[in-house]
Amino acid sequence: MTKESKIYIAGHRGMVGSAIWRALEKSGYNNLLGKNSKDLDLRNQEAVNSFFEQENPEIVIDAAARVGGILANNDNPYTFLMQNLQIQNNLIDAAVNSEVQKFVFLGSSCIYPKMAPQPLKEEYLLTGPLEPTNEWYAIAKIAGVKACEAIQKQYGKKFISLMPTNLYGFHDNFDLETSHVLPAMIRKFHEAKLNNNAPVKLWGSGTPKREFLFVDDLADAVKFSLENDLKENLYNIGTGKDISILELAETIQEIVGHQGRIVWDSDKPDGTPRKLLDVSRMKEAGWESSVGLTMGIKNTYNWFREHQTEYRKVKI
Ligand SMILES: NC(=O)c1ccc[n+]([C@@H]2O[C@H](COP(=O)([O-])OP(=O)(O)OC[C@H]3O[C@@H](n4cnc5c(N)ncnc54)[C@H](OP(=O)(O)O)[C@@H]3O)[C@@H](O)[C@H]2O)c1
Ligand SMILES: C[C@@H]1O[C@H](OP(=O)(O)OP(=O)(O)OC[C@H]2O[C@@H](n3cnc4c(=O)[nH]c(N)nc43)[C@H](O)[C@@H]2O)[C@@H](O)[C@H](O)[C@@H]1O
Repeated sequence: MTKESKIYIAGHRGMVGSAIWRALEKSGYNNLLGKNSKDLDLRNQEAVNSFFEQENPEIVIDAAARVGGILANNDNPYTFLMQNLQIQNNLIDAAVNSEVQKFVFLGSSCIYPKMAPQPLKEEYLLTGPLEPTNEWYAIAKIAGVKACEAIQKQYGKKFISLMPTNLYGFHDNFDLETSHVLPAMIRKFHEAKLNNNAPVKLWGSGTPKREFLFVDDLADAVKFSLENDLKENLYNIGTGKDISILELAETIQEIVGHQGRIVWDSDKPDGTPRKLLDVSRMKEAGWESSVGLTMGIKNTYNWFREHQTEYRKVKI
């Protein structure tokens, strides 16, 4: 791979895709390719195949998916299963049938069994039942991991899978129904502060624990995976540290400067009690995260305030 290699970033306008684009551009990669979903709907296999024939990328990073938080997943199981199968399968199949030299598939830490020992090791995959609120999305992602593994086995091509933990950062989705917890809390505490410190309603009990990785750290891990010959087909990407949703709420409340009450809506699901990743495999390969949670939240909150008029609200 050289700085002139044609690198196709599927989903380049999303939170992850745009972070990967920024990281590669900053490192001098000058032949980056992206298509938004209006110009190329990745659910359309014929259109994807024609795109690969026309553009013939050398490297493909799949950061395109139907993505959402716990409620979006729980309420739209077929959408999250089928759209993600269509998107990833079309990209993987077009890539394996063309001159693509390396393919990076992005999954998610929800692929691991709900009650697997913590921290979660890559070898725990498929050893137990999944978390019901997002098992549909998880099954799609597991299929992507296995497709890449099968390609390595059958064709010897470098198709690898990175499993990020919960991500947050610039260009995240701030829609209160479909987003993940961290962007939702930033928006809720900010808007409540401006509304005379009105009470903030959060979901579940606050007791689950989550690990949060700043999206630019993930982008750095993706760049690392392109520039190094990783030996395994599956790598967890995380910080190796987690906190309770209550602790997260208190941290964001302090950063935002909200001084009202927090109210917990027990009608909303908690989801899996914990999903802390074991990050030793990637550490042994030479990469580890560098942005701490407080700094990452402060950076994200500053970005959110500067982009009040244009932040994304993704509808399902
Ligand atoms: N966010 C997280 O906490 C998290 C955690 C772990 C893993 N991941 C993984 O990281 C990847 C990106 O997530 P994200 O948070 O960046 O999501 P995102 O901000 O919603 O971005 C998703 C991207 O996918 C594209 N896309 C969706 N459907 C498409 C279609 N039918 N055709 C073409 N493009 C389509 C969208 O393109 P347009 O903008 O052009 O519509 C968008 O740019 C996903 O694989 C996700 O599973 C995310
Ligand atoms: C990385 C993603 O993790 C996702 O699981 P998961 O962490 O529970 O998804 P989140 O939506 O981030 O929820 C994490 C925890 O935060 C709680 N929570 C509290 N207040 C809020 C709120 O206002 N909004 C949201 N969204 N949550 C909130 C939620 O009940 C849950 O226990 C999977 O559904 C996806 O498929 C993906 O894998």
